[in-house]
Amino acid sequence: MSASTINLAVIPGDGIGPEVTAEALKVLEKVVAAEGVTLEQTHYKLGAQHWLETGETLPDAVLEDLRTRDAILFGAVGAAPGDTRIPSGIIEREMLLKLRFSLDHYVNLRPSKLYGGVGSPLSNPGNIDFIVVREGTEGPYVGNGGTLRGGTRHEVATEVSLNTAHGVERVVRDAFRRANERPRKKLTLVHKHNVLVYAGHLWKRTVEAVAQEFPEVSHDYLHIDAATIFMVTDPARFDVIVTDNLFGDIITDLAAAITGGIGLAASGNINMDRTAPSMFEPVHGSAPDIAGQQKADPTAAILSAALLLEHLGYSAAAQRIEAAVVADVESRNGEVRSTSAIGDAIAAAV
Ligand SMILES: NC(=O)c1ccc[n+]([C@@H]2O[C@H](COP(=O)([O-])OP(=O)(O)OC[C@H]3O[C@@H](n4cnc5c(N)ncnc54)[C@H](O)[C@@H]3O)[C@@H](O)[C@H]2O)c1
Ligand SMILES: CC(C)[C@H](C(=O)O)[C@@H](O)C(=O)O
Ligand SMILES: [Mg+2]
Repeated sequence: MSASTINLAVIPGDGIGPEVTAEALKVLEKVVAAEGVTLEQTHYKLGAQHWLETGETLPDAVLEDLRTRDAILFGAVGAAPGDTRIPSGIIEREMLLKLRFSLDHYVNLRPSKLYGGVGSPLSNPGNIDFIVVREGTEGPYVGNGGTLRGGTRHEVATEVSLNTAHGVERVVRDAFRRANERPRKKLTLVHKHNVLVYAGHLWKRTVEAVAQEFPEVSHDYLHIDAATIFMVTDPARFDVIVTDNLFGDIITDLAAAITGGIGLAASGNINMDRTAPSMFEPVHGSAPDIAGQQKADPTAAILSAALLLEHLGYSAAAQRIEAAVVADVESRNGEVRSTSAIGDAIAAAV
């Protein structure tokens, strides 16, 4: 499926978000032009800085406008953790998560590959090449909780994880489909069903049931704590990991760290039913510690643009971006380059 025009929404966001998004657009514009495709861009000012200026998080009219686009390219949002001007969580919950939930981004796809020439902190990393299929619309992220007697010594705070049969089944089936298309055809459920028995057993039963539809895919199970051990001691064992929203958040930062760092980790927030545009963003945040200094690695944002093209049906263009990235990272040899120098080099190579 591909059209001759891509109607793209761009949300650069805060901190390094605009810096890395500019490089992703540079590469995207080049590769799309080579395919004879027109890229129409609409840029949206959203994020912590926008909230400081306007008090707006994600107005409904903006959300409706975003729904009319083919896909969303997202940078990063959020303030420095110590910035007291912005209530913690307001941008993350009312803007980023509102987008993921409203647009039904139930597949949060996060690939991890150790490219040639990229250093890993692991002494013997092996051939790391797996994807995490993180559930994106449920779990402890739904905001189901509250506090009683807030601010007193007797305060009680709850944050309830929501897991529906529908929500678990659709992401598990997506993970099995992806596993079925990969050479190793292996799926690992990561959860914590020895303690989180209600949600954990739902996930486990769902995997057992959906597995019947995919006889060629083998599947196993790891508790999240053990999964973090294997992520460091034997990451090559993983092919497709399916997990809930919070475990997936944590394990994908770890996965990024073992495959050359957060500057290389891409993601897609995907609505597989295509009832709304999907959104593509680096796994990392706004990195206030390096913002505005051209120190950020834009590779994660560039690879996220490749995932965007893949989702829209432009597989050849997506592969050209990945090939250009592979060549670039192979030639780095620890050399320090600016954000735009990396973007220029990858754009030149696509
Ligand atoms: N999707 C998102 O928009 C997203 C994701 C994660 C965090 N956040 C938000 O971002 C803000 C900062 O969060 P944080 O500090 O916990 O995480 P972070 O990912 O922004 O930064 C963690 C560390 O990684 C480094 N880093 C991140 N991206 C990099 C890149 N491309 N190149 C080189 N180094 C990079 C940073 O300099 C920092 O040292 C918070 O407000 C948080 O809520 C947003
Ligand atoms: C900023 C936050 C809401 C977000 C998440 O937890 O999903 C981020 O950490 C990520 O990994 O994209
Ligand atoms: Mg995260």
